[in-house]
Amino acid sequence: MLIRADDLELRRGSFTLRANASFTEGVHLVSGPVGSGKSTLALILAGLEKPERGGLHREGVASSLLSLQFPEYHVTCGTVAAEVRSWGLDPAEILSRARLSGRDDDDPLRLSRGELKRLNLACAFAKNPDLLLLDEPFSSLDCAAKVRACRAIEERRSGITVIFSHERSVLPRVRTISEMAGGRLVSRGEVPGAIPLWQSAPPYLRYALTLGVRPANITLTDVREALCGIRG
Ligand SMILES: Nc1ncnc2c1ncn2[C@@H]1O[C@H](COP(=O)(O)OP(=O)(O)OP(=O)(O)O)[C@@H](O)[C@H]1O
Repeated sequence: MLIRADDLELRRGSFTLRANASFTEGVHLVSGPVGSGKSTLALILAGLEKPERGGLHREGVASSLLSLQFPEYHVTCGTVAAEVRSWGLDPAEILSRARLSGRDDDDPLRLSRGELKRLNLACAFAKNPDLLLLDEPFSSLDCAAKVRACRAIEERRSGITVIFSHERSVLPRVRTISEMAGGRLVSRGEVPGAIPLWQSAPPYLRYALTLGVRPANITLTDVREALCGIRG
């Protein structure tokens, strides 16, 4: 399974996105600050924006899904239960997973942003597409919900998962790291080799690196384990 972006170029006002990238099975992080082009790239990879130059190549990807940064953009129905059914999913199961049991008849747009994000992510993970593109999956979530979202990402047993995020506190284990810099997507390679090259790495990772610690992956748990290693 593969999705490859060949010499993509797209202009948006004064901003120009350029990307060469290849994502195979596993979890990939596309990191970068606000306004650096992550959502634009996610839209292109989902086939929802057409680049002015370059092309997309897919191999073995039968289904794909983009979870948008703003969950209200997904809403098409007047109740939470109808919304879940519009995804072809069972409301009771999804509402339980999203910790929204009993909210079947609520208007989705009256849920809090975080509640609606939980609902959207529960639907996206339940669909289990070959290619899952997650644009800022942790935004609006509290810490406990971020941790559960990380677990759901790590529990995907197959397929390609690409996370586009500026999150710098709660992250899942990933296979590769890329980052947006000056409108260009730069690959830092596979983890753990990519970690010291990651310019916008979270402070806890940077701290570990200054101590000479080399975590196996990017989560706080990995850093803690690496620190325990050097301290015996
Ligand atoms: N439709 C558009 N028209 C004009 N400019 C746009 C459009 N879409 C995006 N941009 C600009 O392109 C740049 C990249 O935006 P994008 O939303 O891709 O960044 P991002 O990294 O996803 O940001 P965030 O972290 O806030 O989600 C920004 O400067 C934005 O203003």
